[in-house]
Order: sequence, then C-alpha cells, then structure tokens
Amino acid sequence: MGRDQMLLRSLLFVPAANGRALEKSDGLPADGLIYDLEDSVAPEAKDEARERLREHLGKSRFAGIRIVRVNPLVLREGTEDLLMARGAGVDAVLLPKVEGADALNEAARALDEMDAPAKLRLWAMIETPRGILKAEKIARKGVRGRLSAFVVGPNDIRLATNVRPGPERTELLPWLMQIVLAAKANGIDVLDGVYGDFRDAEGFARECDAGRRMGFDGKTLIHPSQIAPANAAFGPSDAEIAEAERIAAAFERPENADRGVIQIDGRMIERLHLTEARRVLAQRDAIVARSATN
Ligand SMILES: CC(C)(COP(=O)(O)OP(=O)(O)OC[C@H]1O[C@@H](n2cnc3c(N)ncnc32)[C@H](O)[C@@H]1OP(=O)(O)O)[C@@H](O)C(=O)NCCC(=O)NCCSC(=O)C[C@H](O)C(=O)O
Ligand SMILES: [Mg+2]
Repeated sequence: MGRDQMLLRSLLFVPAANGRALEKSDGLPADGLIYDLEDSVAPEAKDEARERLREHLGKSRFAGIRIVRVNPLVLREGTEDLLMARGAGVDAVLLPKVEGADALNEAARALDEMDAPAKLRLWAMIETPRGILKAEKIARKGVRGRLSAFVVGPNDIRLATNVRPGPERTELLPWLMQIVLAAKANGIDVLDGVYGDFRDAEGFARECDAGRRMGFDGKTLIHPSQIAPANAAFGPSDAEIAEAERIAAAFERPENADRGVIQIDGRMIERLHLTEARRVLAQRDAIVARSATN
C-alpha cells in the first residue's frame, strides 16, 4: 500500500503490560495500534511485558498497522524490544525521545544486522526540546534509512519545558508546526500527540479538528473511546468527497483533457487540485476497505 493509501487517522497506544487491553485491542477499529513497552510499563515489568507482547503478536488478528514502541536502545531492554519487534513481523518500530539522526542510524543498522525486511519502518517520537530543534535534520537524515513518521509527545514536552498548554495549545503551536514542516519537507508522515483527558469528548474533538487543520496525518490515542472521533476528524467529510468527485469528473471531460486550469462554480481549479482530489478518493477507498475487515 502506497503512502497516500495508508490510513493513519487513529493510532491507539496499548500498554503491553496490560493483558486485558492487549486482548481487547485486537477487535478495535483503529487504523493502527502502538504496543507500548516504554512509558506505560514500570521498569521492573519490562521483561514480562515484552514476553506478553511477543505471545500476543504471535496470535494477533488485528487488521490495521502494528507498531511497537521500544525502550531507548542504549538500554538492554531497548535492544531486546527491537529483536522481539523484528521477529514478530510488525510494520514499524517507534523510537522514544529521538534527539538526533544518530539514534535512527543506530536503530537502522541494528535492524539491518538482524536482516529485517526493508518494509519494517522506523518511527520517531519528537518530544524533547532538542528533538524539536533538530526535527528537520532528523527527518532529512532519517529518510535515507528507514524513517517514515514522526509522532509528537506532548507529555514529555511538558515535562522537559514546563510549558502548560491551554485548551487551544497556543503555547505549543510554533513547535508543533515546526515538527509538521520538518516531516512534510522530507515526505514522511506526522502524527499528533495524545490527549490525556479521555472522558472529555468535546475537548478531544476540538483538538482533533485543530490537528487536522495543522496538517497532521492522524492522532495518537490512549483510550478506545477516542478511535471513532479521530477516524471522523482525520478522514474526508462527505462534502470533501463530493467535491473531490466533481473535480475528478470535470477533468475527465474531453473538453478539459488538455487544460491545466478550469473553473467550477466560479472557483479556479488547477491540476494540483486534481492531485488533492485523487488523494481524498484514495483515502475514501482505503477507509471502505478497512471497514470491511472489522
Ligand atoms: C488511561 C487508562 C489507564 C484507562 O484505563 P481503564 O481504567 O481500564 O479505562 P476504562 O475502564 O474506561 O476502559 C474501558 C475498556 O477499554 C479497555 N482499554 C482502555 N484503554 C485501552 C487501551 N489503550 N487499549 C486497549 N484497551 C483499552 C479497558 O481494558 C476496558 O476494557 P473492558 O475491561 O473490556 O471494559 C488506559 O486507557 C490506558 O492504559 N491507556 C494507554 C496508556 C498508555 O499506553 N500510555 C503510554 C502512551 S502515551 C505517551 O506516552 C505519549 C508520549 O510519549 C508523550 O510523551 O506524550
Ligand atoms: Mg513520551
């Protein structure tokens, strides 16, 4: 599946130490699951959580993409997590607290040494001041290896900076947009951070809408109740699909075959809008296909 068809609207963190959550996650309609071996697992429970996850992944029937968030590779746990993820055949490994391209190079080298297939991608959490400052360099150098996505980590950003974002996240906007821009400049995906107050449906919907307007491809989640609203916010609306169909149909008419620009209801439509329309229609088709697997 190409990048344009890959659905990344909703990525749910599932704590690998929680057997009930692992079991439940299999049937959830998230586009992806991020099995967490890092922050949600207590230091003394790391080995047990990894074994639990290994066993779970061996029998999991989840239909979306599967990602494992490993511990930092400088730790023994991180290296063992990476080995487990490679053996389990997941789609990506998420590295925490990435602050430079070296961390990605090292992970890519380790995966090469494990003969991991090229389709096993690396995702990077950008969640420290240094990571934010170096986001562009990390993306630029990372794509030469296996990097394919950035994930924002608002809790660690808060911990490291003391910034206390309000409901609109105004205080974080320059940093978030820097991360988005770094990702887009290098052709990788970028996922918005988690919203911790999982009972606040209104606040969550507002943050999803803002995230989509900012250019994020989807949102990371902590609770199953956040999946449906994230899918709705980051998927195309009925109006966007109807508009995309009109644009595609207009350019298919013989009289427009050689035209670079046309008008629809008094609005200028160029071929770049056709590219965008095709992307919307591909996403619609991918959503229909994904729904059929639930
Ligand atoms: C926050 C939670 C601890 C709440 O869990 P719980 O008390 O069980 O909530 P509920 O009773 O409302 O749960 C209802 C049912 O849903 C299941 N459940 C809950 N959460 C998940 C989940 N994430 N995945 C799968 N299933 C889940 C419960 O088991 C209940 O099932 P049932 O028994 O059948 O009714 C919990 O939601 C949770 O642990 N969330 C994830 C926490 C996590 O992974 N944190 C780390 C990632 S976030 C992060 O680190 C971001 C970043 O790095 C940063 O710096 O910001
Ligand atoms: Mg974090």
